[in-house]
Amino acid sequence: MTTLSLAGVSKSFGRVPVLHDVSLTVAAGTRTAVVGASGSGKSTLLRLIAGFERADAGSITLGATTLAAPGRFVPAHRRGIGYVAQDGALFPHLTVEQNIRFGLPRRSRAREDLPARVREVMELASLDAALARRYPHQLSGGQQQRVALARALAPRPEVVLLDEPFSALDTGLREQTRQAVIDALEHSVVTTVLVTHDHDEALSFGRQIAVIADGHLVQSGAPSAVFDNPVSTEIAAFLGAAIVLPAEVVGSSGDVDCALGRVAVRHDRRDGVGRADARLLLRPAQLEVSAANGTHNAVVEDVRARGSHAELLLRPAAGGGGAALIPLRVPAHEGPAYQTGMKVSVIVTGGGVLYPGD
Ligand SMILES: Nc1ncnc2c1ncn2[C@@H]1O[C@H](COP(=O)(O)OP(=O)(O)OP(=O)(O)O)[C@@H](O)[C@H]1O
Repeated sequence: MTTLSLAGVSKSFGRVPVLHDVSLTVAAGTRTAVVGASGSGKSTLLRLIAGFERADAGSITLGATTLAAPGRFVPAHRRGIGYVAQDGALFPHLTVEQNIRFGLPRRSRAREDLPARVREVMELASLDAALARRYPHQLSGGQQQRVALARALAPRPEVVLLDEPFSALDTGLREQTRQAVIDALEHSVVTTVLVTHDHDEALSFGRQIAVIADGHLVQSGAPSAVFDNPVSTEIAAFLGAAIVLPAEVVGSSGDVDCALGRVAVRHDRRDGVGRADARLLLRPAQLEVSAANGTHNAVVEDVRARGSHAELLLRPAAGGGGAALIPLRVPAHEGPAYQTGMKVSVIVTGGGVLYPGD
């Protein structure tokens, strides 16, 4: 296991810039998820690390080894990096065992103890040994992805790269496969980069999350820290449901007034901008709604049944008719307690993140 570092990496295809000055360090043996919208440059970043593409500028190093830099380019097959593609890319005419063997260097493929390594990585990837003789079309999508991971892990790579490996799986299978993959990576203690457009997947994958937007790495850090204190309201909304309210700073108290009343500020991202007008970010989980007596600071505009929960659309009273609606979930059994036009009380817990006004 080795630390992977990118410094000032840029890449254009023809005249179209795709990555701008990306720097990122993935500590040895840890997992990082790179998350961004479609077309933001995530796969290109992975392909540069793998050695499938050449960077225009910057360097990529693995421990003390420079993989790519001006005047230096280590080809993909010499990088000691395993790659798992979106669809697994298994060979359809080879069995599971043969596919996994294919991941091993040619010299060692004929060795006696090989089936032991195949069995070992199958077990690591939570694959029943009985599947060894099956062909890819005889496996579920989740099993295919785990075989692809087993193949990538077989030669004991320093780094494993995962390019949206769960995106083709349906929800239940995705969750299960993701956990199996995380467990396998945890046991192999391998430096890993996952690319995904799914924020929940990114936030739950590992030690670090890196958010990429239009080819720029806009924020990286511990998932909880990035979610708690996003650099912008756009990144906040990309990472999960966000409520952004106009806010006014109250003197030097550190609190703000917004349509839901006075709220404490958890992080101030105005960077010295002294204007009183600002925007406050809250997460729905911070809001508690109650139909009982209280401040009556919002009115129910609509109640929508959503299966396991009911969605309330609340209009803050303080903003008058122009205040933006706030969608809020309550458990399904509480839905009938709310009707359109009802006055309710919304309590904000935990404070918000403050950004400059529009
Ligand atoms: N080989 C290529 N030649 C030309 N343009 C390319 C090439 N590969 C990628 N691009 C362009 O670079 C941009 C980023 O592509 P990339 O696949 O890295 O994005 P992504 O974030 O992985 O998107 P997605 O989630 O949709 O896979 C896109 O506009 C894409 O069309």
